[in-house]
Amino acid sequence: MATAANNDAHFVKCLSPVSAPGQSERTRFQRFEVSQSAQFELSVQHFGVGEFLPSSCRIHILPHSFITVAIMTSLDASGAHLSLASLRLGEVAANRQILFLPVLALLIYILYQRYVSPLSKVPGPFLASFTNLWWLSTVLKGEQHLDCLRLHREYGPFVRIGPNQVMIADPEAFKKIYGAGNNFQKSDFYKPFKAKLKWSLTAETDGHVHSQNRRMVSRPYSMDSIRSLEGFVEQVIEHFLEKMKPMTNRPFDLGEWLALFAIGNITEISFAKSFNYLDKGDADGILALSKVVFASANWVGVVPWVYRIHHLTSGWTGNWLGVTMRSIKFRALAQKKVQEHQLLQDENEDHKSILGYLQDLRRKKPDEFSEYAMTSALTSNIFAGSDTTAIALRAMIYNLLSHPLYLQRFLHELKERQMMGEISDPIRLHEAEAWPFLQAIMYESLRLHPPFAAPLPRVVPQGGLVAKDVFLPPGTVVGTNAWAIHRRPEIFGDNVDEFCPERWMDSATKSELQRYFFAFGGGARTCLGRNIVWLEMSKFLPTLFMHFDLKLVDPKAPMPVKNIFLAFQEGPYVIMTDKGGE
Ligand code: HEM
Repeated sequence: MATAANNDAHFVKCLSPVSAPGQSERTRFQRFEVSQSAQFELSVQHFGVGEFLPSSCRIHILPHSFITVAIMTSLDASGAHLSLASLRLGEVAANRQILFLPVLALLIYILYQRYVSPLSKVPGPFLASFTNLWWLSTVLKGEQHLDCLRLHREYGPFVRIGPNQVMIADPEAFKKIYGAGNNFQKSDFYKPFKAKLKWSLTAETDGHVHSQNRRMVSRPYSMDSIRSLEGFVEQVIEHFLEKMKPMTNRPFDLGEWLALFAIGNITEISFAKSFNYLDKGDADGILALSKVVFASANWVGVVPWVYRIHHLTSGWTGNWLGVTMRSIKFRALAQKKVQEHQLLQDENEDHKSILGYLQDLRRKKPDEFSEYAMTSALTSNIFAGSDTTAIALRAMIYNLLSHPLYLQRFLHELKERQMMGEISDPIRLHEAEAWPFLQAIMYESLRLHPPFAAPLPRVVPQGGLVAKDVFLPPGTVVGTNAWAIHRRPEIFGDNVDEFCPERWMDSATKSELQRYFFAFGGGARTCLGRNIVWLEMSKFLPTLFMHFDLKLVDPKAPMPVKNIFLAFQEGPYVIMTDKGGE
């Protein structure tokens, strides 16, 4: 009991800065003198204090747990008035106690993430080391293609952008992550894209399931099959040229038309039945919806738990996340076209749509390849192949028009090839492939402006990732942004920010550069539609310039870009003249 008396002295001093409204110093003093009892000590232990602290510690929160105990004892010893006053003090103390533990836990978490965790040695912004909210706020600004360049400049090729996430622009690590046969699977970032779909390619995170799915549908996307799609592209190009005639001799946004061309093209190739976008515009709102889906996926993927909450609650709340519309509206569109296609005559081998190929597959393997899977594959085509292609075409046209010397050279070679009878109208794929400068323009434009403008996140497998002197443990989410790897001087030279198609003209250098060309992703997850896009771009670009002269309305103005996972540009605003009318 002697110890208790000493402790009580501390307790009284400790209380004095805390004032109970309406109570005098003396009243408080008396009240707590009563509290020397066995029950009192027991209660202190209940709050984890264990033993009394020396008076020098009294500013800490621990003495307040002491106060809470005093209230309990004062109930036996004092009148109603005093008990009420003590109760107020007790509440203050209890609130502080409640706050204290989470604050302490948070502090420990922050210190651990920043100074102890396996990623603590990877440089990056302070906030990013312990919360994904920092990266989320960066993403929401809509400039992550520029932010990633700034971050790599500031912190080097490895930047920690989240507690468990590292953005990488190191060539050696890049090859390990995205190299063929490497076992880096897609991260949870992709889960919202998949939503409730039972079959997917782009969004499938299970590597085994993905490779089965991909093997099943890959034939129509192969180079061998691509030539039978050429006729579809020609139909859409010719229609586009017709639509451009009334647009001549006045400024207009060519970008909007390129978006209609791109979706018109991929739907024609996919379903052999145009959705007629070039005539009706975005009447069904699919292009507008696509932006909603990308913008939503862009941030939800950073905090995938938001999607999990949505998944659990959507039965009551409905679909309130834009990203889920991919598996609903885009799929519904594909479904409708699949049904319409059943009414079409059989296509022949020289003019067969992707749906035609997939229908053949279904006839051969009805048990392995369901109609559901087929519709999902076609949904991917619309979603993955519209905006991406439009962005690529915008970049190519803008780069050509804003570099008069390259434009001149391109037009000169075009004319020469026409005069030599080396190219048709519309140009054929093999003719375009044999034109190195055209190929170089396409590569260089996609190097400078890759449409996918976010790190493509993968999970480090067993064994971890070792590159340079950095070790990243299994489970770390790593990702490279094409904008960053495409601007590494050690790969592309010192003039990385310049539009310089020549860098792709030498075949030996070209194949080395292609190893780091990331516009179409890499490894097992490389773009399935890559050959199709190359077909579209190779045919469209020269054919457009065969028929029209184009110039930028304001040759010095850069194209504004908004990054919502894809780096969407505005424009280009052009004035076109019909060459046929000269
Ligand atoms: C310029 C146009 C295009 C670009 C820049 C592009 C780029 C990409 C990229 C970077 C990926 C990998 C995404 C990732 O790893 O998360 C990808 C995947 C994919 N792309 Fe494309 N794409 C384009 C056009 C197309 C077209 C026209 C189609 C359809 C015909 C298509 C279908 C797909 C599919 C199905 C995947 C998923 C592949 C898989 O995971 O196995 N893409 N694309």
